[in-house]
Amino acid sequence: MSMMSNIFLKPHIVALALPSKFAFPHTAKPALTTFFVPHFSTAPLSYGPSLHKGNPSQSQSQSQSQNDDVLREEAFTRVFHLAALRVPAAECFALEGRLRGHLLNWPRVRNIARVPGDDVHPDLAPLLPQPIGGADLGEEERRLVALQRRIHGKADGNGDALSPVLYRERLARTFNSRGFVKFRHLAKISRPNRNKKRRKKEEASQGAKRVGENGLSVVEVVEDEDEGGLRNLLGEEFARSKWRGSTRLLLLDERYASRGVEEFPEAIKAVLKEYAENSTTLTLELVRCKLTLFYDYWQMTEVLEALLPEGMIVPSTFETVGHIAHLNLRDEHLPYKRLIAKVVLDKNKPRIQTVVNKIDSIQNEYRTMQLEVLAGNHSLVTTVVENGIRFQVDLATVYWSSRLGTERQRLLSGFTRNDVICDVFSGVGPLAIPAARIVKRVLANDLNPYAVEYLERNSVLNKLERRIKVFNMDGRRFIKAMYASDISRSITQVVMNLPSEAAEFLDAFRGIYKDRPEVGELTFPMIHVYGFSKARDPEFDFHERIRIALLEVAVNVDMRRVRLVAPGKWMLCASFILPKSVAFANTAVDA
Ligand SMILES: C[S@@+](CC[C@H](N)C(=O)[O-])C[C@H]1O[C@@H](n2cnc3c(N)ncnc32)[C@H](O)[C@@H]1O
Repeated sequence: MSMMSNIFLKPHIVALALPSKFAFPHTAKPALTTFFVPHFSTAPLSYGPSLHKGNPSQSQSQSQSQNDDVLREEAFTRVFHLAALRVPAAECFALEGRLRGHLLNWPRVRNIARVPGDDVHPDLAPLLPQPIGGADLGEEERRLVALQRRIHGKADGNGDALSPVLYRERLARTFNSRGFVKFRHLAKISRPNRNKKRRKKEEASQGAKRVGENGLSVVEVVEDEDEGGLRNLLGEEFARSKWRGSTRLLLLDERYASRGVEEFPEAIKAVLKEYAENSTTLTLELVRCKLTLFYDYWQMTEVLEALLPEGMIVPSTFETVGHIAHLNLRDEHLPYKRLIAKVVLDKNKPRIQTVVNKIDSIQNEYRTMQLEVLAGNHSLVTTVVENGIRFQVDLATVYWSSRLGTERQRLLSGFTRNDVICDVFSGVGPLAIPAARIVKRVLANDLNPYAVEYLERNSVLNKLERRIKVFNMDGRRFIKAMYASDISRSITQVVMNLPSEAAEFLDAFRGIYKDRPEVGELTFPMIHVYGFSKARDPEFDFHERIRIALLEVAVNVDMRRVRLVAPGKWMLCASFILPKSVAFANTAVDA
């Protein structure tokens, strides 16, 4: 926004008394009101479409009230006045190629524009009066206008389309009374055209989609230029040889919006001249037109920039969990939270169906988030696909973070077919379930009964339930229970992903083998424990916590930084083989 603001229309926060014409976009509370005051700068316009350029639409200037919770989409309509060349449909692509550098070239707007009535059925073309040298051009023009109206099914006065029946009747009456076209073509005009579908498909594949059909933009012809300029350029012959068939508009670069043909760059003139020389039908017209860009046209950040007060950071990223967009709004955004959410929803549909904001930092035992639904449907049950595995999660009751996907992948890549994995804080199974595809067996545990329910459901969903044994107990008790049974012999890796406190659970490994003979088939698993650190030396800090929990003087640890979760706060993963001295220690801590 600030980039644009000093160029043309400058956003300011001003009093409500401003002329309504310039208000933008919502006005319920003065404190929330952002206005764009036209600032007629002499500085050159920035290139390309912008919400700070163009004019608001008529309807926008008339309806001013906008509730803070309701986004007024009309406020984002912008009208741009442009010049265009009307050219024969058959030649528009060739001309587009040759004039490309001088065409509009705006994102998501086709240089070749369609307007209603620009197509003439090929069977009707011969009916149109052909230009003859010396003909009464005025009369010919009148006949052409009348005929065009009828061909395109338009009523005379207001230009509304007639129903097919009325159209046919009207056509029959008019043609009979005037008698200048043969009636035998009438049936063809009114009968549904068998080739219509095919033609539509062809048109779409050629990229000549009718402007306005996509809901992003629409082009209308405002006025046909008097052809003086073109006649000077292309010669007298041009004036007598007006176009008589299907046409398209080539939208010219915005710099040429109010220029006449004489002021066009030589490069354009040369192309037009050459075209006129080689063409059997001299068929160019310069027209003034109106390009309207609607709310749907603008990208999410463009709308948010325009919506929020100047200088406010625009929330441009969000985490996605299935169909849910998860915002992390700052306090300054909160007065605009519903407007922001609506824009996020609109601009990311259909992928996103629900927009939520985190109300509080994760503090509860089950690590679930306090979420407020701001837009879309209110279901927080969604399906996430990660590494080809489907997970059902209910964000209201279980923990999920897609941000740990890469870290999970790293751990998984270290697992082999001979492994037995013990996932102490498994959640709904984002590690346990893909691990089950690789390893011999997974023992997965979580304290949250909802997480365990989804873990079981996800195991079945991915047909891996036979390889996963699910437990619902406290992590320390789980470790002890596993190592009290024979299954302990097979456990090769232990994963402890509860970064806020997992290190403090390591004491559960003390003395797990104290009652077993030191010689024999005991397995000392590789433990992967996660933790946070805000210390200046996070590795040292986390290592210390591990050492203290294990009551060991030295532990050989492989330490990695996983990601920065907040400024100055690292998430780390420490991997180490359970020391024998810990497993056989006599000072076990009782749960
Ligand atoms: C940070 S989440 C990680 C879940 C999962 N590993 C993942 O990556 O999505 C931590 C999980 O530990 C569970 N949890 C919290 N305290 C626990 C405890 N004392 N014993 C067992 N699980 C616990 C929570 O319910 C939560 O599902």
